[in-house]
Amino acid sequence: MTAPDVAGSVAAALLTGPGTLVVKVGSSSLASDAGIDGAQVDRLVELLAARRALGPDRQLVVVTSGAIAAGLPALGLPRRPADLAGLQAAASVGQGRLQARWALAFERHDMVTGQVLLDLDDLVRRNHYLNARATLARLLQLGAVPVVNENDTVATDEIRFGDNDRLAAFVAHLVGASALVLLTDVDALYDRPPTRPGAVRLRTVEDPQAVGADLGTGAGSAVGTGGMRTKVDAAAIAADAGVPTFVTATSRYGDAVAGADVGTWFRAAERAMPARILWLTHVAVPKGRLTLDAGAVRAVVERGASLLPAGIRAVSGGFDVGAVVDLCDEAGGTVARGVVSYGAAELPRLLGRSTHDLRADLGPGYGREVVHRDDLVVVPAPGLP
Ligand SMILES: Nc1ncnc2c1ncn2[C@@H]1O[C@H](COP(=O)(O)OP(=O)(O)O)[C@@H](O)[C@H]1O
Ligand SMILES: N[C@@H](CCC(=O)OP(=O)(O)O)C(=O)O
Repeated sequence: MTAPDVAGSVAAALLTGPGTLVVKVGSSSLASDAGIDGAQVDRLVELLAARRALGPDRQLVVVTSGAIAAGLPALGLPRRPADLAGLQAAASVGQGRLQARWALAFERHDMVTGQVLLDLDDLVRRNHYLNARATLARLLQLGAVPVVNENDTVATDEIRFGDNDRLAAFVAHLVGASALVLLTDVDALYDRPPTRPGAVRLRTVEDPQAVGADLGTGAGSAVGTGGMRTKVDAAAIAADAGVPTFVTATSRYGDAVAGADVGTWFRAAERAMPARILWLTHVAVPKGRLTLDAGAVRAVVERGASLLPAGIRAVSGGFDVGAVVDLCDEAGGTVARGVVSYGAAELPRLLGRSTHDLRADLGPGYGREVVHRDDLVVVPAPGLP
């Protein structure tokens, strides 16, 4: 794990030094009665522009929440709608306003912004993922600031992040960020919700997977989503991507940049996980289970082998080719998770048979692995139960 020195100077250098900084701003900081707190955007952009003025090697990506909050007053809605269609309508009205406000603030510093709307699918499908990565890289190369939000108007419940914390962590991974900054309405992660008496600030978190803090039950405001839970999850994703994460209040960011001892730093792993494994570990939702015999468990877990039909005893769930499934031992414990290359309907007749036999009986296409080793993550892995 790489360890920023939280005492100040090294941490501040991560915020002001070379590299690509991904700065995510939560709805809790941006929402106002009028929709968006423009003064807050201006103050933050001033700090970000000051970093940029230090050199073109200081690149920046902004991940902004607030589209839904920005759309509420315009539609005359007193609070966040409870249904997905209502949230999407509010986001549709608010996103243009939000983007325009960031563009205006950056233009005052002669900086150009580009809107990037992403959803989970853009990270899951390899061609979408490569495309998103290429677009972000080109925007940065051209000196523009990508301003990213979730594509709220089209994302369905199934493919939705909902909060922007984890989206920001994946963006940090996509751009090879030097650090991820999560700005919110609380100055740090505490060992319990900061409204409770005796809450103590955590200055550094060695391993986001093992956070001992009580993370409360949700957002701290009427507009936020996920609370500290999704920030810790985001820090875990970023850590696995080799990126350290810093959490503080938007209003304290200037102090942090100046070297003050504020906020919480989460350390990063020294070696980044490959993208697909990162996704399998942190995003994928299993659609079924394969029960493996003891030999297959050993092959997958100890030898890092692919899973072949011969070692599978049972199949459950109604999944298609390309779905994610849990691989279990005969006692029912999950030993791994992976992407299947057969649908659930096709598998039962293949079970227990060698690929040699299957090829001879059914054709050359049946010589393939059920789960290829490159599409498989072994439990216990960070993020898995
Ligand atoms: N252990 C904790 N430490 C700090 N904040 C916590 C903790 N548990 C819950 N929270 C809450 O998380 C809130 C921030 O999350 P959220 O409302 O989703 O913000 P945002 O919109 O900025 O993403 C804080 O206002 C705080 O009330
Ligand atoms: N994409 C949504 C963000 C949802 C949300 O509330 O996120 P956050 O404030 O980061 O917890 C929006 O723009 O309103």
